[in-house]
Amino acid sequence: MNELTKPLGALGNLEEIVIRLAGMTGNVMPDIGRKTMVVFCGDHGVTEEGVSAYPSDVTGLMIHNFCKGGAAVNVLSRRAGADVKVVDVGSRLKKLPACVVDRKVRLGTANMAVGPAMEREEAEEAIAIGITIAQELKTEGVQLAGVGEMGIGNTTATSAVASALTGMSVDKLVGRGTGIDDVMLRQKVKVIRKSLAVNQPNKADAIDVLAKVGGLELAAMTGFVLGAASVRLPVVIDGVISTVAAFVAMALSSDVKKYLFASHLSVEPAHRILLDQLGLEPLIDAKMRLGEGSGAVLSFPLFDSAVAVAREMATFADLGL
Ligand SMILES: O=C(O)c1ccc[n+]([C@@H]2O[C@H](COP(=O)([O-])O)[C@@H](O)[C@H]2O)c1
Ligand SMILES: Cc1cc2nc[nH]c2cc1C
Repeated sequence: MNELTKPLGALGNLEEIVIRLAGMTGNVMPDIGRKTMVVFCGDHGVTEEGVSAYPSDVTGLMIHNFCKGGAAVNVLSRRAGADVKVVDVGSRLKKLPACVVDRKVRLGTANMAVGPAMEREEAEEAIAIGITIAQELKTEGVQLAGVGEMGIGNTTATSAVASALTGMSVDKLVGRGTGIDDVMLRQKVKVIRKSLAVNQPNKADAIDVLAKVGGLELAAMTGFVLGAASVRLPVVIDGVISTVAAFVAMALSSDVKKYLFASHLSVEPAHRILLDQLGLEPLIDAKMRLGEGSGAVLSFPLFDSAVAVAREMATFADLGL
């Protein structure tokens, strides 16, 4: 990067992308021609408490939409030249459309405001699924992966996990998710506090936190981040939900950080806090709060541009300097 015809460091984050990709892959001229966006799906029992602007059924409707190619993540992935892989680990859909990789652990979590969201074994199963999916992508020749999710109610679980692991108060972390009003926001804070009080997740045991106040797609994304690091596959995280999953993965094995890129900064307040604690800098701030991997895949063209710069720019030596 220092030999290219530009002032030292002048391409900023693009330079860091190339340098980090080279480190992750062991290839000084990284190749990211094959890109896949993985969308993990799950439902949340806590939606019974009235914490989302949309009903739980929207998770299943969006799964169908992903298969038809009509969701934002499909559109942006086509632009970016990336494949989309939809993995169901816990939606309430009983019959899945053909495009979905069926790895369902159970039909949605239980309501964490009255007891644990799931059993520890179920969280472990979802983590193992995520690990396997990442390792399979690597075997198939994928060179850059994005990780995103779909699950009505999952910003409630995300704030609960973030509060349990960071020790920060719920009102500093909680956001409006799909777009709730002030009355619902107060209810959401109450429900998260109640869930933490009822379940008493053990901060020192990240899997206990995931099982008690997390979600199936969160656990699968945690596994995905772990699995990707294990095979040196670079992973681009999306919004606040995939970021909390990466945070859990970091708690399990701090080495995963070396294989992570932050794509964008979500509007959700917990996102900035978690990214800062992870030491990751988002590339884009487009005031997005969609999820489903949309921000991650939006950043893919920046990765392509960064690699093209490294491959195609002239050096000072080329100019005879
Ligand atoms: O990515 C984000 O930061 C993000 C922020 C707010 C909402 N979402 C998406 O909206 C859903 C969760 O919102 P909610 O209000 O149902 O908890 C879930 O499907 C996420 O993909 C995603
Ligand atoms: C329509 C809709 C699409 C989504 N994509 C990710 N989360 C979502 C939530 C809703 C409500």
